Amino acid sequence: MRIAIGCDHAGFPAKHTVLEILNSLGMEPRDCGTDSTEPVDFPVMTRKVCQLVTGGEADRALLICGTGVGAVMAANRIRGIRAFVGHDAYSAAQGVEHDNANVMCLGAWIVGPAVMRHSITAFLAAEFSTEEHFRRRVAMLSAMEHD
Ligand SMILES: O=C(CO)[C@H](O)[C@H](O)[C@H](O)COP(=O)(O)O
Repeated sequence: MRIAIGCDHAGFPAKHTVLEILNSLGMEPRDCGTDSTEPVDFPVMTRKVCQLVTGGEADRALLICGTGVGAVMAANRIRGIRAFVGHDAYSAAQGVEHDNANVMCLGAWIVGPAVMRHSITAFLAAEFSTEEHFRRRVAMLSAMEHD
């Protein structure tokens, strides 16, 4: 699986931890920055990372900001992105299984390395269900992008 990752300045302190988790899972993530605690605007990095997903260069992505909230708002404005805040492993798995989520957002101010590891492991292991009602609902989400 091809993973892209990005953070803003608030998420940067947690990025090294997330990269270590991904490496330990055998992933070679594409790191889109930022690379310091110098303030940056989260919509910029969100667009950069999500375009790798919508462009077919990454299968899934992880975004880290202060709370995960700014990143998830920005990501869900991009056509083809289904993003959620993944601060527990159950939601991280179900977000993919039921809702075909392709971007998980994390809040560096909110959760620590152990919770991040559980969530990331669950997110990456999950697959979208073949059940028709889940497929129908995700198709409805896609249709709403053209409202
Ligand atoms: O966490 C966030 C709120 O949803 C944002 O994405 C930013 O990380 C946060 O707002 C950064 O705040 P700062 O005052 O610029 O450090």
